[in-house]
Amino acid sequence: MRDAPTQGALPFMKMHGLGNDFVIIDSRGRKAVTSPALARALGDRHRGVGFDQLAEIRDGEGSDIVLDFWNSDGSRAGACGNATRCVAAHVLAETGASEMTIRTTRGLLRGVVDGGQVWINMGQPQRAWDEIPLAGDVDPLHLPLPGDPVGVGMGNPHCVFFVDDAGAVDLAKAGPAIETDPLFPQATNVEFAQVRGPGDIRMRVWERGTGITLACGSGACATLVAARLRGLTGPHVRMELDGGWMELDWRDDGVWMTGPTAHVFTASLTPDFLGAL
Ligand SMILES: N[C@H](CCC[C@H](N)C(=O)O)C(=O)O
Repeated sequence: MRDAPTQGALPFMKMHGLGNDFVIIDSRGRKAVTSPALARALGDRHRGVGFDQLAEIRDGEGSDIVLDFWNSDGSRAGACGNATRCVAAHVLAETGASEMTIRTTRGLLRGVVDGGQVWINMGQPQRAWDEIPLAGDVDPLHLPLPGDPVGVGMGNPHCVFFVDDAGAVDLAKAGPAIETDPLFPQATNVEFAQVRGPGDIRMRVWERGTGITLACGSGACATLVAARLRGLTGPHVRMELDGGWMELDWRDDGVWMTGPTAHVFTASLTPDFLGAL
């Protein structure tokens, strides 16, 4: 077998955090390459690579790195907790540092190695209706929708429902209608959370611009915030998602989260693929 041509090829990493999977392009030291067309083509699981989110690492701007996130429908994701964990784990392993800063459209995030695990501070939640954003001045703690959900922003919008049995929720049926409800002018990610104890939540997610995923880091943060504000849990929880467990801690300086990450492979996009965009 002959090797694929490498000249003009674009290297990328495939990583995942709890089965929330990412294509990560490292553009440090050169021009950024992501675009809606690249996100859609690469996100096609049949003709591209497939991912829940595409992330591009760029040179820092008053930070160690800048990170941009895209969904597979070509839209931008303002935050992606699990891709941030994956990239931080990669960069911290590369540099040997024990902490780093990451600039996203949300602001400056911090990644810290603690007890062999990478923790990310996703910042303080956005709790005002116009920051989430919602379409009008309603109480985010009790959104005017059936099921009495909570609206929370983590740099991207989330709508968190508390349910008796998260496993029984038909995500494909319930998710799309909420995602595009007019209450959310930029659409929303949708979480279904079952509080099993003051430090234990089971959560399943429908993501804006992507659909069902096995985990969502920003959604996990939003779920902890919603549960805490409703008085259902303390500030520190373990959360079981379809892809596994995360640990979250809402501290004075923001919502911190940690969990496993994996680098699956590194490969290159061919000039043919890139030329057809
Ligand atoms: N999987 C990501 C969130 C993607 C959110 C994206 N679907 C949007 O806001 O448009 C996470 O781990 O936080």
